[in-house]
Amino acid sequence: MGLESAGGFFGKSLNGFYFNGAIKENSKLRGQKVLIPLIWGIAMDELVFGAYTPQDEADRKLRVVVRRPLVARLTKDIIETYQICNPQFKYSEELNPKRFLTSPSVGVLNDGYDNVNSDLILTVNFVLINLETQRRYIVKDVLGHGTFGQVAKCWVPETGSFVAVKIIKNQPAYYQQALVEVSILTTLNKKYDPEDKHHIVRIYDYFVYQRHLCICFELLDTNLYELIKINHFRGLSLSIVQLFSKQILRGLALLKDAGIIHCDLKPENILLCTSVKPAEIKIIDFGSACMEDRTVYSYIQSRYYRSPEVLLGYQYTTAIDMWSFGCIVAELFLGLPLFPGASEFDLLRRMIEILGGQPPDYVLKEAKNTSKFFKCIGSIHNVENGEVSIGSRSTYQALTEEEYEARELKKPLIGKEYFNHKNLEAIVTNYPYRKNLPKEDVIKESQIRLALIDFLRGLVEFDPAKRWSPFQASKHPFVTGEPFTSPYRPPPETPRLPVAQNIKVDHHPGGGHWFAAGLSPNIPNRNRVSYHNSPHFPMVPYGHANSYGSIGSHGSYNDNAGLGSSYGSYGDSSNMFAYYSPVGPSAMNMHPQAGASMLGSSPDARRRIMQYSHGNGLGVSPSAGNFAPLPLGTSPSQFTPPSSYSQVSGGSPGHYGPTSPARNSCQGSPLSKMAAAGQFNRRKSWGYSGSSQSLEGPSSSNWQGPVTDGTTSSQAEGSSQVASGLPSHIHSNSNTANWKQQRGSVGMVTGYSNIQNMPSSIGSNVQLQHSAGVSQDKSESSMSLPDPGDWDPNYSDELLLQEDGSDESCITTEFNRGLHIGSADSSVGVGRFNRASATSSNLSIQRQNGPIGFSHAEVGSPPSANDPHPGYPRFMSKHSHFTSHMTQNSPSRLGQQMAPRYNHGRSTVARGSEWNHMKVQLPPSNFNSGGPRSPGNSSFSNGIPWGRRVNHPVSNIPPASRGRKDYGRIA
Ligand SMILES: Nc1ncnc2c1ncn2[C@@H]1O[C@H](COP(=O)(O)OP(=O)(O)OP(=O)(O)O)[C@@H](O)[C@H]1O
Repeated sequence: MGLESAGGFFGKSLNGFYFNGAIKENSKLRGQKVLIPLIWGIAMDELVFGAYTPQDEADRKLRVVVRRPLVARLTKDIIETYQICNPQFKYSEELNPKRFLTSPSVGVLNDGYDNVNSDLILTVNFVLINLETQRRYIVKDVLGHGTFGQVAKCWVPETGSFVAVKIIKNQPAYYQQALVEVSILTTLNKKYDPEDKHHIVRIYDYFVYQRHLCICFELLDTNLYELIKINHFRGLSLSIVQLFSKQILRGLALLKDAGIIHCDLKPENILLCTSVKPAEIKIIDFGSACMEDRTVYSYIQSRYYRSPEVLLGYQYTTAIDMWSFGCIVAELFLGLPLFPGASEFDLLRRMIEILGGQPPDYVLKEAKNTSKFFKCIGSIHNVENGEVSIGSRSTYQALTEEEYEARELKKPLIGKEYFNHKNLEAIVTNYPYRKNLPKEDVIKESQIRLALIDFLRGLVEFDPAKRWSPFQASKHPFVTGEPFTSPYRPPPETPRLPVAQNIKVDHHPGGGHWFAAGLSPNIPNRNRVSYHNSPHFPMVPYGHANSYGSIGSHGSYNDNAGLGSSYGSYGDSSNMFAYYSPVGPSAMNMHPQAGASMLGSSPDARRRIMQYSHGNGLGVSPSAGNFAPLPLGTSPSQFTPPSSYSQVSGGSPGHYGPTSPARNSCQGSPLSKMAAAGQFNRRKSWGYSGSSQSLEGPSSSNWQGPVTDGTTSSQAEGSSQVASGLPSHIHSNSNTANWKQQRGSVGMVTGYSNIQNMPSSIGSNVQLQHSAGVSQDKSESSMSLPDPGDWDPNYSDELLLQEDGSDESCITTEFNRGLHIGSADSSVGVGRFNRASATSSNLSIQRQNGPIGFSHAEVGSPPSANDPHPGYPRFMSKHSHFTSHMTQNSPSRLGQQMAPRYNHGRSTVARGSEWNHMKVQLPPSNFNSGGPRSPGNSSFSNGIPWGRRVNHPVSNIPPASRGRKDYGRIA
């Protein structure tokens, strides 16, 4: 039986009779005893069914047939049906088989709530509850995994909407780090972007449930890496690249204003947001972010997107995000990472080769890793006197592979080459055009490509001081769509001068980062008072003694730590105070089932546990009044920035010691994504038989002093070579279908100085230089073909076995209507191109041809297990406990690693007052309505296809058939 609507029904009776009609008029059932649905509150006593005969025309109109799936029809009200069949039948939800979303699903920690990885074991319909507000989040699916835990798609009955809830692992270090994300995002949302105009993900809520910090975000869609992947690693159309660039820049401008460095900008952390029209992108994952004046860690950013200054160990600013942004823009266009370095050496080598320059001498002189990658070819006298340049030539020369090996006693990992051309101009210029693109569109696009090259040049600029700011970049013709006529001269902007490095904070898993994020309570004169006064945080005066020495220490992770070194403490120059945080990380770290606390239980941890009888630590919202000082006060560490440089022992995990993830030692990092490497390597045979010893990461490098071997620098400084004009296939009969960049054919194939098709202004200002492009180009035969498995951790050979004929199924209409690319932008240049293209059906997100064909013929060095890059240890722990679950972590292709940053000072410049807004309310109006998450969709609004493969030239491109759950965790 069933009642489908108030106006009528189409149901199934017990004995198989069907009946329909207007229930409300029982009289029409002609004396029959009818099964009246219980919801009407009328008791039924007998079942009598018969064919219902409509009495009049009105009756006929009342008939409503609701077509539901057969399964739904057969099972609707099944419990009642069973009960009717057998009055003894009792239903209990507990007996339902559970559909697990978390793997492994065996509960071994936290009273069986957590698996061995300290992940909350989720099942479909598992309910997360903010006990303070009683808001319920019903888990429906898992959207992704990250270093920090799981992200679940949840239904919020109260608002009738879906959200994404990041459920942090039940470990103090993760917890602490996640609080940084909460704090930074809350501030960004509320203070800097209340109107949600800057493409930063919205945070709605956060709470602790079952000892897991749960952070509720707006629900977003596919990330840009996945988008490229679905597009089979062919670049997106220039109009889309322009659109996304503009939006990302808005986000980066906001971050710069707020003085926040994202520190992990990469395609995976930029998600599509298709619930708004037109579709947008949003930047996510602020778990690595820090304040610009609190740059504590030196080993940040995913490798492909890592800036030279971070790589070299130089002080950094928000400019590092601009470097990453440049890499992302290039990748969106090319479909492949611009600098897919298999190691840091390889990364730098690629930068130097593709950009034709090297970091400026003032950086090389100061950076702590310079000696690892460069030799000094100037005189030591010059260097010591700060005269680091010999004339216009650099004093430093990059090490060759052999020199690196001799110095580091190990071969550097070198990855494959994916592009036929080796300088930026040639790579972009010769990237295959869309097949069958009308000639006039090709001409237009070739002009926009020139703008793109110029744009990229300002972003992937070695000199951080010269690198364009978000504001400057946003005025570039590539972004504005204005015609590009000559190299862009950015408007001046007051540079943010990095403050000299004056503190080194090491190895405190959470504390360091809190400090790094500028969230430490120890900001003089800014934020202590509230803690003293807080009724929720009873303070215990504590002599500071040597507490400052715990900078970067594990604090409460260790049993022998006193209050002063516990998470729940802070101090200033005269006192150390301890407070009791109900949701302090230590309180979340009790694993009786495991036999022992993972990291040790600090004294105050135990107290915290006892303090909260009502929740036993479960479901206590950090915002429940007792958590208010969190952004400023719940620093995991009591350290206060010393006024002078301070360094903790080199044996700490934060150092590049033997256990450092930088050394690729698993035990060095609890939060490492190194598991990724394991998975990554299992997936393919790389053809690399390297040892398990890390070949990357800061080493115990020996500064050997200047090497005056008489070698002259071979690096052309900043040479900008623009291979311009028409693309090769206009001039030649090159087969664009083979995905290979063409060279050697007539015209502008390899960067020859053919500028006949360029505006004269460009021709005069942008010098064409073919030498690098030509001389460095490899021959077709020697070209290394890109193997997606080489840098796509989600790629698997098995995918090749799958039928790649699912275009149509991939292409749903869900993305359609979502994105109005450039349509609202009446600008010229790119805009013009959009319109023109659109009319000729050329406004495709994708270009039909990738740079080169995929092949397994040549397998180079992957980001390997040796390389800690997949590991993304934002903070460290010595505890080998963590290693056990590393293989559960998702793979990374990116190589972000964590090593302690160094602080560059500005320690007294507090932004403390800006971080007081931890508690955010769930804004119903802002809630995502749970729009489609459709990684398989391959078209945007306007019917613009971006993922269609028409006459796909390559047969062995992996189909984009990875499950949704995989897409998110690329890194
Ligand atoms: N708001 C969101 N909407 C939809 N999916 C999301 C959202 N936030 C995160 N995800 C998915 O979850 C994945 C992991 O999220 P996130 O990057 O924030 O976690 P993480 O643990 O910090 O990851 P990482 O290991 O990169 O640091 C993302 O790649 C994405 O697929």
